[in-house]
Amino acid sequence: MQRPATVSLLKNDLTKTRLRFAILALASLMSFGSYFVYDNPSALQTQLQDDLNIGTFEFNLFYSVYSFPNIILPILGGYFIDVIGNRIGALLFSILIVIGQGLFAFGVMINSYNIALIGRGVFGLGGESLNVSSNYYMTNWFSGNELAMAMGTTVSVSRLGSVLNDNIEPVIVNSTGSLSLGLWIGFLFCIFSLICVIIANILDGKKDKNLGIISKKHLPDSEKFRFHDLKYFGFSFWCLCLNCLVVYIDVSCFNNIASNYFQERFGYNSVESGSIISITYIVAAFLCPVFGMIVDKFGQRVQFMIFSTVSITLVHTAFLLTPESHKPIYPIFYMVFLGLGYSIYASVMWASIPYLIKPKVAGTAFGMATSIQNLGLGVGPLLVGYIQENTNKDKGYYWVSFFFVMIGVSGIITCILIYVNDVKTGGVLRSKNPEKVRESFIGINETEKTDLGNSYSAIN
Ligand SMILES: C[C@H](NC(=O)[C@@H](N)CCCCN)C(=O)O
Repeated sequence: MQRPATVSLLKNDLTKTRLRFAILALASLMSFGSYFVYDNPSALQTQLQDDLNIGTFEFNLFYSVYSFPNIILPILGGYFIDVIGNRIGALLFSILIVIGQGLFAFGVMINSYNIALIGRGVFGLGGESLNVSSNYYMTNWFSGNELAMAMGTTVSVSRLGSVLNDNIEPVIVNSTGSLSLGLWIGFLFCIFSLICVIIANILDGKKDKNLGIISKKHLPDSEKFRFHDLKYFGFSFWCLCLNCLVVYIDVSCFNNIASNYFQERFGYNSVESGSIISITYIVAAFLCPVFGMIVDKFGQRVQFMIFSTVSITLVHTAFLLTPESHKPIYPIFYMVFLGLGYSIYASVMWASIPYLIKPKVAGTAFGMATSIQNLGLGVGPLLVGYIQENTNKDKGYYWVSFFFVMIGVSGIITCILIYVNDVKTGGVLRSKNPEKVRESFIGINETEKTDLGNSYSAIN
């Protein structure tokens, strides 16, 4: 009966036009600023410790104050997005990022560690939730055989922010002698990203208007977020979150300490170390969309994840077994392989989430995964710092590498568990057509599909 209305709505569906690529560009750039400034401390570790007169523990707190609130916040952010809408959420999160980086730069400028730390905390209030929002845009505008490519592209463009940071921050600070100048440049990138959010919101609002989608608060109860929908988060979803926790410890926590690692173990200076650690994300910038496209076409998501966790674990094993020497070449190859493993993982893992849950709880699901990831990113640096400070072999880095290898092994085990469960439950993650398999797997009914316009669009 509703068919004619549905057909006419679909005709005006902007997600089926090229405009979705503009949204893809904007969603990627809206995270660029926050990725640039997130890694400011690791690129400038030595200078920050000298200028602010702080030790390694205080330095690590720049990451912990960012991550600890994010064990809770992205769930609330996801809930907030499900109830209020993605557009308001994205705007709010971006404003918090701008304020946070402004405070961080100001704190460093006046040599106040406490203000700088508060700035990192405020940045954290928006930093991760904005990622949830950006993923949300992708699931609203892309589905089926383009979703992994779209998500891979957002990670890749955002990670160019990390690459730029690793390469230009040590150079700016070394050549001008001003630590805060580098941080204020990060502030400008955050403002640029805020402008991208505003433009994306205008286009997204137009899309909803064309589809006749009304504000979430006017929708019937059946379409609002409800806690009891959490029951749809099954074994594979929770296992994927655990897997995300451990794999990101192996990639991000290693990246946090990598500049010092290369200086201490291999004798590189801070600028050279910055360039070497950026290799991981340079590789990712090229390969994430490529692997996204491959997975969209061939499926086999879990096998790709197994391959990536094995690569990452092998890289840490290689670091563990490599003796100290002066400016050796081979760690550069290890970083290329780390980039390969990370690219596959980042483009496959996040894009797998929508296939394990009901569309209407997508915001909550991405929030949950981000929270669990941040549990690892908060605790990981503290464990790494503790191990390094309390062991001696290879300046404490031998057991740090051993820790990363063990974490990698747990990543491989969780991937295998996901694979086994996927086989038992219809193979949604291995399928070339996951949306179809998902319909029978998690029981999405016809009403939900019709009301959603496309598979995700009514989440807003
Ligand atoms: C998608 C994933 N995101 C993260 O790891 C974030 N925790 C990074 C946050 C950076 C600043 N907002 C990734 O980049 O692989």
